[in-house]
Amino acid sequence: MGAQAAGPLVLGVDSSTQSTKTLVVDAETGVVVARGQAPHTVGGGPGKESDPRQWWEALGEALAQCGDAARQVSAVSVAGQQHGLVTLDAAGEPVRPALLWNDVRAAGHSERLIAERGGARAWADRVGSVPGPAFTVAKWAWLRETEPAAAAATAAVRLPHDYLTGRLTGEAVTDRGDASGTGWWASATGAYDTEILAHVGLPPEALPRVAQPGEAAGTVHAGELPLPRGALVAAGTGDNMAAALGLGLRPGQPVLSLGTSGTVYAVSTHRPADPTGTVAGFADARGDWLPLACTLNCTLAVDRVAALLGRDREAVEAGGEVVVLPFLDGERTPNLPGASGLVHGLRHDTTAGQLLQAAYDGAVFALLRALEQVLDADAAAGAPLLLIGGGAKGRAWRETVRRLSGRPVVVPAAQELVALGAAAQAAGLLLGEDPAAVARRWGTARGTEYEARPRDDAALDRLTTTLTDADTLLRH
Ligand SMILES: Nc1ncnc2c1ncn2[C@@H]1O[C@H](COP(=O)(O)OP(=O)(O)O)[C@@H](O)[C@H]1O
Ligand SMILES: O=C(CO)[C@@H](O)[C@H](O)COP(=O)(O)O
Repeated sequence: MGAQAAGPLVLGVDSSTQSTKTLVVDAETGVVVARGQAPHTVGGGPGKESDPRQWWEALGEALAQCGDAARQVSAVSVAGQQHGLVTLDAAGEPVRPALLWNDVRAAGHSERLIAERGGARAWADRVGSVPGPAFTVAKWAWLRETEPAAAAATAAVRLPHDYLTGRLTGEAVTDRGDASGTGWWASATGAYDTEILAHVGLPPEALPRVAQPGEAAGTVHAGELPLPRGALVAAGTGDNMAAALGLGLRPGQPVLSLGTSGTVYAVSTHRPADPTGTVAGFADARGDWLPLACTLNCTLAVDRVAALLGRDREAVEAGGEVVVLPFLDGERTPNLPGASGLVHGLRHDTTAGQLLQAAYDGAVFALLRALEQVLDADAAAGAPLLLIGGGAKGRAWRETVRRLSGRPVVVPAAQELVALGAAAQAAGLLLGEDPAAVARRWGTARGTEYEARPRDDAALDRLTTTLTDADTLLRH
């Protein structure tokens, strides 16, 4: 396979919530020469937890599917689900399963932290984000109070992507993109915030070094994976930051990602600081910013409604006035961690297909409501929405986004944009290029463009009214 490539090969990894995906890519052309995928298990009873060792095993399985191509890569980069709290003991073994981004048990701790340190405005100004229950700092506060023995046994704290990078290289390194989702990295200074760390009793020595954009984390030293020892390893980043690289985004181009999480974001040259907490003020992996809003209930929630109705996920029907707020896991945007799903407006003539369509509408509405807040002065007026993630393969998702956004939509032909972005970061490191420019050279954002349709304001009004009127129910 390597013999057919025009340039050196690089490996991009996406260790996301449901699976690990690996792409071996020709660094010159962006052609994918091999791919692999292996599933993860999410458990934890009322919470959401995964064993970090399973991510490492899944990486091995996905690489095995890449065959000989994996053994020929010159550079590697790992992107991963954001925010997860990985706690390691002095021997580098997980103290307990990782608490994932969509675990809402830290909701009370998040509220307390916000109040204890000056309120939402102060957090937004300093950290860039108001730390909701997704943020690592809230999860660490939860762990210290709920499982003090586990917190005491913790010698090192990692995020999912830097746990894997650490096992590959033996180095404790993260990047500004993923660090910006912890709540203890201040976007105002571009460094760990020692006052916040002291407040939550976490010694800075427990954290990885934050690499500069374009800096390497190290080289492959682990012998257990089918990768060449000595291959360069980039710093990696969070999955959304990696997708931004993978699309070669320029400031202001809006992206809507439909996966386990739903996200809307755009690269910006302005440091975000939203005191309402809707927009997370993330850093991107290059030196700019990535204002982003995230929902907890996206593809899995709608697939669950389809399964309950016994219907294929594409078997939607238009019409009717039923409203579904599919907040099966609690919700982050809007910030309703205790919410459950809600159906309103059910009638004798409501069909199962309309009920399923209403679940899509509810999931997409929550994202589009946040889009205007995400877009800032850099927003490219009239730019199409780039639609990515597993859901972008589905017609019902695409048509719902078109109908509720009223915007043109582009679905890139390239599918695994997180892994592709990691590959672009690896190629950028290897070739001394800007990774976003690498992705643009590869043409990753090219795809089918769907023209704008008139926006369905009646459906949006029904959803807005239901959300407002059901506020009390959704807070429990
Ligand atoms: N052909 C398809 N049509 C619609 N949705 C799909 C299709 N294939 C996969 N999906 C959805 O994609 C989701 C996985 O998306 P992905 O972006 O890979 O998730 P994550 O990266 O969060 O683990 C699944 O939950 C599934 O609902
Ligand atoms: O928490 C966020 C963003 O802030 C999520 O987007 C996670 O990064 C998980 O991503 P997926 O597994 O859905 O890709």
